[in-house]
Amino acid sequence: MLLCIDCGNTNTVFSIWDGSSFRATWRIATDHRRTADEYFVWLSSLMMLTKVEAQISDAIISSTVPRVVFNLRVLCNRYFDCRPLVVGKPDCALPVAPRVDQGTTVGPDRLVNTVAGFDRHGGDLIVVDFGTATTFDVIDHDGAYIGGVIAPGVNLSLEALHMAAAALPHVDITKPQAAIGTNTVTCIQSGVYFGYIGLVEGIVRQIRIERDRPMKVIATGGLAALFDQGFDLFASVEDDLTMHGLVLIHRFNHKGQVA
Ligand SMILES: Nc1ncnc2c1ncn2[C@@H]1O[C@H](COP(=O)(O)OP(=O)(O)OP(=O)(O)O)[C@@H](O)[C@H]1O
Ligand SMILES: CC(C)(CO)[C@@H](O)C(=O)NCCC(=O)O
Ligand SMILES: [K+]
Repeated sequence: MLLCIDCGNTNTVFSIWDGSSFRATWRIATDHRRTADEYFVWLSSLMMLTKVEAQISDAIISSTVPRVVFNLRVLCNRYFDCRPLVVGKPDCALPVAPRVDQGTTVGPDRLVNTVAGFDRHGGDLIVVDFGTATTFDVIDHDGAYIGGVIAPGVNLSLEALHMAAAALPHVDITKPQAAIGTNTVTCIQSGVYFGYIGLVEGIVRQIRIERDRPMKVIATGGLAALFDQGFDLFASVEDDLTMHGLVLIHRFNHKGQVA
């Protein structure tokens, strides 16, 4: 079975792919100090608790935090006796090379979303990912990542208001009843929620102007569904997009094809 690890700046998600479906998915806060032994104690106790029988034979890692990769590699080597593929490293092939400025590195999560989005929807696609940052990945007709947008994430925006303004509390995101907030909390929620709707609509409109063909828009990440409610921003919302991409990239490196 394949262990897929998606390490973001806030959370790291582990999923086990048995060849036809995901057996289990577990989430832990990203912390570069976590050792391979700590990961394993946590993983193995979850496997026992949820009664998941998994013989891990392969692993693939996407990490937006470079320094956690070392300990994740040690985890795979020491406890699962396998050498993980690491997206973005030279020995991890991608079906289509990104077309970006010379010398720039594309976030591995964006490369993975590109592969997954293209597999499910074909090209001329925009993938919006609501993570620590909100990213827009623009995918050309042939499946190449050709650039996109990085905007501050929803929780980061809320946190920034709280940190910078003495009288503003920490607030969780929710869809407000109205744009006109009648207390501090609903005012902040309105600012971030409707601000975000405008951000997504505005960026998608601008990208479409810059492209000479129709572009489909899909979304992933924990908060995607919340922003899709009532606004019809996305053709679909796919929570498993990144994990699906990891499975495809692993298959591509072992069999030379994604399908
Ligand atoms: N309805 C909701 N209200 C508030 N928070 C939510 C809601 N649904 C999901 N979340 C939060 O969204 C986050 C899941 O998003 P996701 O895993 O895509 O990104 P992340 O882990 O925050 O960022 P990264 O991948 O960059 O580490 C979780 O932190 C979860 O608590
Ligand atoms: C933008 C984030 C933080 C989103 O997770 C990640 O993809 C990243 O660190 N990217 C590197 C820069 C880039 O993608 O252009
Ligand atoms: K993510």
